[in-house]
Amino acid sequence: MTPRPSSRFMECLQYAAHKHRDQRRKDPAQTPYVNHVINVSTILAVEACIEDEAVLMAAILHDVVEDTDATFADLEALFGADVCDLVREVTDDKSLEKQERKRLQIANAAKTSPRAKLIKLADKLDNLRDLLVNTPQGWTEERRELYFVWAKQVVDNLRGTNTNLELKLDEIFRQRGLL
Ligand SMILES: Nc1nc2c(ncn2[C@@H]2O[C@H](COP(=O)(O)OP(=O)(O)O)[C@@H](OP(=O)(O)OP(=O)(O)O)[C@H]2O)c(=O)[nH]1
Ligand SMILES: [Mn+2]
Repeated sequence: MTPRPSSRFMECLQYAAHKHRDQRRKDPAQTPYVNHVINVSTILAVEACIEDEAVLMAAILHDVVEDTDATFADLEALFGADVCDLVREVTDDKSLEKQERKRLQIANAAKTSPRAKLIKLADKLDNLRDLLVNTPQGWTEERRELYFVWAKQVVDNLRGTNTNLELKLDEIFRQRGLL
C-alpha cells in the first residue's frame, strides 16, 4: 500500500502555514516563509531519505518559535515532547545580540544531537541554494558572501551526520571557492 502522510504530519504543516502566514522570505519574489520550512522537511525526506517522523515534523516547525508567537509549551502540547525538544535544539535565542547568535550557532552545532544536526544541515542547504540564485532584499554582495563563509563554519561543526547532505553542501562551498 502507498504510505500516506500521518495526521500528525499534516497538522504540523497546517500549524506552520498558519503561524508563518504573514511572513515572507527576503528574496526579491517575497516567497511565503512557509515554503522554506516545507523545503527543509522535503530535503530530509527526499534527498536524505529520512523516515524519522519526528525529525520531519520538527523540520516543518524549526522556525516557528524563533519567528512567530508560538511557544515551546504550544509545541509540546500539540506535537509532543520529542518534536518539541528537537525544535528547541535548533532554535536561536532571539534575546541575544545578532553577532552572539551567529557565534553560538557555530559553537553549539557540534553539541547538537544527531537528529537535530540533520535539520540544521537541511536548513543551511536550503538557505544556501537560495543564496546561489538570489540576493536577499537589502543585502550587499559582501553580506551574501559572508553568509556562505559563516554557514560553512556551522556546517563544519555538523559533519559526520549525513553523507548526502554534506556532499551537496560541499558542492556549493566548492562553487563559491570555499573548499
Ligand atoms: N537565504 C535566504 N535566507 C533567508 C531568506 N529570507 C529569510 N532568510 C533567513 O535569513 C537568515 C540569514 O540572515 P541573517 O541576516 O544572517 O540573519 P537574521 O535573519 O537573523 O538577521 C537565515 O537564517 P539562519 O539563522 O541562517 O537560519 P534559519 O533562521 O532559517 O534557521 C534565513 O533563514 C531568503 O530569502 N534567503
Ligand atoms: Mn530556517
